[in-house]
Amino acid sequence: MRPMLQARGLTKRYDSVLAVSNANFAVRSGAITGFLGPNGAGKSTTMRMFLGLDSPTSGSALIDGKRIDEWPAPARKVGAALDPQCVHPSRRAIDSVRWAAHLAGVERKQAEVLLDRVGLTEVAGERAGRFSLGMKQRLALAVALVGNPEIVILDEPMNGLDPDGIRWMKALLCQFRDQGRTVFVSSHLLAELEGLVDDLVVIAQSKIVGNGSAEAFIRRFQGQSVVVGCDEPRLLAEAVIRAGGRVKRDTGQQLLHVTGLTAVEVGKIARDNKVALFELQEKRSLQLAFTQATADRSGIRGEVG
Ligand SMILES: Nc1ncnc2c1ncn2[C@@H]1O[C@H](COP(=O)(O)OP(=O)(O)OP(=O)(O)O)[C@@H](O)[C@H]1O
Repeated sequence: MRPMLQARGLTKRYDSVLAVSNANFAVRSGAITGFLGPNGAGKSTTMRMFLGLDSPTSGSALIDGKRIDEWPAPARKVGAALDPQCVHPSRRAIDSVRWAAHLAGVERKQAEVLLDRVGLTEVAGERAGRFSLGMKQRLALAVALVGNPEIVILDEPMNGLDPDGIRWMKALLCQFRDQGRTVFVSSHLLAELEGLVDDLVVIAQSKIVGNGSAEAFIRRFQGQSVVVGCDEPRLLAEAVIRAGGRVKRDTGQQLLHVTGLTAVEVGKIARDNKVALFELQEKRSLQLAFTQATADRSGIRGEVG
């Protein structure tokens, strides 16, 4: 596999803060890779180092085998939207994209096409300072695309988008992948990435805790998770624990979340204890995998759990 992005021993220290600690990971060409981690885990810092906006304290961040400043036309290699607030507030949307096109050495008339692509044609002549966060996200994306880049790096691009906007963004990222581009997209919210990403890089408290296919990640960290609805949750929970399972109970509901046993095993335990079931379902979710992966490294489990 030829990695399009590669971190090798990548480390960034800001005085006493170790923002990124000896990160090693690779991002596959032509796939959507999610960069998942709680707030403050080190995602933005890592992305900035790939883009040459921050220099590593040690290690390297390579784009298709080279540092970004070694590429003769970096905007054609990689486009990035790191901060929707970075668009000039008193500049018209169209002019922000034209300016970016000019800097990238691309024809200015591309600006109209790009604004259309991100759904901002109707407000092309308006000043970005008056845009909502979601509109700024779209504008930042248009700016990122000016060089028709092979790789797209997006930091929390779904922040500020409404549910329609999120669906639109996901469809666009899938389109990029279908065109053969590489997408590296960060989020601290699992729901945003679930069902979208092929691969994951997971970071918690500056350290990489997972890198590979999203499926493999779920398998590795999740084990079995079974949702059980029954008429005697306390009785079943005790029996499940005796059999070696772990149980979490939904407050106010009769649902149990069992890990460490299969659905068949839980079903047999229920039968042996004469507990009536009205639901029995094996669950695989990115959210659970992520919570488990970061459990002993992150202090803000509540946010992702
Ligand atoms: N320029 C800086 N100077 C000092 N500390 C910084 C700087 N940039 C980031 N940090 C610190 O480095 C750590 C990682 O921050 P970073 O912004 O990379 O995390 P993140 O995963 O992107 O979080 P978020 O989702 O909140 O943006 C944090 O503790 C942050 O406070």
